[in-house]
Amino acid sequence: MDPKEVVSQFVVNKLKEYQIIGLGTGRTVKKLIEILEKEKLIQGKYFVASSIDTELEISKRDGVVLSLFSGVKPQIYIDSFDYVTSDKIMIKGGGAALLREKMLYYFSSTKIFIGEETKLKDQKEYLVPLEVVHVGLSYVISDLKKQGYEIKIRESNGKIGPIISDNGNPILDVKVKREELCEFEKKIKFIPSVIESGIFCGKDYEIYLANEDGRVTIL
Ligand SMILES: O=C[C@H](O)[C@H](O)[C@H](O)COP(=O)(O)O
Repeated sequence: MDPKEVVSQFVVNKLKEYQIIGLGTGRTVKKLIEILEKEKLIQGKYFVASSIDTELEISKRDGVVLSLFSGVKPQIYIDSFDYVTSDKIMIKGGGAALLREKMLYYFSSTKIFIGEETKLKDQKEYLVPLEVVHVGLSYVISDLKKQGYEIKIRESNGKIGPIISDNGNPILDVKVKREELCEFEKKIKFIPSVIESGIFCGKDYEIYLANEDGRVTIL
């Protein structure tokens, strides 16, 4: 069984009672949207999404997408993550949607994250995405290198140069030690031109994990 499907099916009922739903980005959210469609839970609701990709997935199913600019606060936000530690710190932004994801997470009343059990990883270091204003890239890179961090500008196949987020900014991936994650999340904001990191330390969220046998656990 596909754990993304298992966990999406598991949480879909929770969305029934809400009218304004915040949605993240990625393969897991795509699966959830397929299930929302199957369960006829797209029409009659309003969606606020963390990326153009998710907005398209909703609008091609004739769902209503509200702009973040409207300032509407989702009653519930649902998304996935790239890694989660056993003490619920998440690393997000594999799809470069970290900034809007953090906005929606922050301004939503209830927050739920879903993913494969294999994303639960306690390791010494994590690759943490940063969204950075492009004219500040060289300053940020030299500052972080001076502090001893390993950094890469994120690139993708099919495009020359850096990946550009939906907000028009490049993404850096920085190696950060596990014990430093939450401190790094705060201190990185002091470097002018760093907009946001993909580290989520709030822990004010529920995390559901699924495996291939169809088992769902709450972290
Ligand atoms: O920028 C993308 C997001 O943070 C995603 O939630 C994360 O990368 C997980 O994506 P997927 O569901 O494709 O594993």
